[in-house]
Amino acid sequence: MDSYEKVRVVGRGAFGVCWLCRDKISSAKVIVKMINTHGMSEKEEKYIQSEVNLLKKVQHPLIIGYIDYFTIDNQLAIVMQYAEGGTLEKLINEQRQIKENIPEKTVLEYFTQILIALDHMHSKHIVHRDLKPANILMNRRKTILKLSDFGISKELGTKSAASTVIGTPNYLSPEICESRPYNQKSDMWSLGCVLFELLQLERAFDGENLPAIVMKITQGRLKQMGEHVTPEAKKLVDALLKTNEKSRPDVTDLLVDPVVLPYLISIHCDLGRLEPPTTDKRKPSASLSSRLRTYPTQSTLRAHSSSMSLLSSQHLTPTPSSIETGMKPLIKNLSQSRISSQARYHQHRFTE
Ligand SMILES: Nc1ncnc2c1ncn2[C@@H]1O[C@H](COP(=O)(O)OP(=O)(O)OP(=O)(O)O)[C@@H](O)[C@H]1O
Repeated sequence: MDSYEKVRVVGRGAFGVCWLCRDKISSAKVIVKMINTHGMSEKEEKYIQSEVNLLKKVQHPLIIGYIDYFTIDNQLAIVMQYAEGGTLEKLINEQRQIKENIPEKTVLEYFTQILIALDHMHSKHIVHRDLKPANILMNRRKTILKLSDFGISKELGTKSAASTVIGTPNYLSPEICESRPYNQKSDMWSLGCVLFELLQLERAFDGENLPAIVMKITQGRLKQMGEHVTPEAKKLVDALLKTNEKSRPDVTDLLVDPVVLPYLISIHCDLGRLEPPTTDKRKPSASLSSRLRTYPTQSTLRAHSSSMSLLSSQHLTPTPSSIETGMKPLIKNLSQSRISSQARYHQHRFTE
């Protein structure tokens, strides 16, 4: 803890206290999540270890970055990126209080960012399992989301399906409620609940007590959505909240959905508008290829995204058949190849 100066407590979870701290050397603000390991059972310790290991593996611009971890006085300290904008749960509560819906464009932009982050996790066979507005953090300007809290995420083997029941009840999928094996499709259900809540400012499945909530979930008894929600957005919610997980779309299906695609393109194209950070101290003699690897510029991005820009500039609406034949692999490649440049870009913008 010598390297960090405590500023204030920002929140408390089931396992620990989150401190806003300042790195004594860089002065950067970070979150240090302190978890008391004293008296912890072996199971609980393993749980924490898995959280730390997952955080180490997941490096993505739309996922809270893991920085460091250490133990001190029977406490495990996990150092992570600070999200100044708070949680999506807080935003939803604030909007509910002022009785003002979040514009659908903003909701779909957020939704697409979550999809991109989930795509990264699912491609690594990692299921979040606790996706909810409280675990989605934001930058100060509330333009960039970051998924957080991998405390109960579980890395899945390519073939096995785990079946432990953990999670906040309102966002649990029917298969988890019924103690059936879960997989990536369970996250898609939770994502449907998050989308519903962003559009409607109330939970998709709510009730007086746990059995009442579980009953609604397993029966798929979804609340009616308001007139302000477009049929396209309602269709997305309905697709995600299919009680039969086999009928739910997966992330790659949604990334090429005609409703999502324009947002995906805009997020990727946005990278090209970034000026290289002025704080860069590298010598100008650095090779062009190494510079291109580091900074997204108009020209580097144009090479990657010519097909996407074309689609965008001509205002073409992709048809389901064009999507099936060509767009899926293209978008998959685009998502994967942009990770490093996105990371730099979002790291830069995340503090805005
Ligand atoms: N990286 C972060 N940046 C800013 N605030 C954070 C960050 N991580 C956590 N917080 C704040 O601290 C609170 C507690 O977070 P924490 O992850 O400990 O618990 P939780 O997600 O509420 O529950 P759980 O115990 O199930 O993990 C969050 O609700 C959030 O307000």
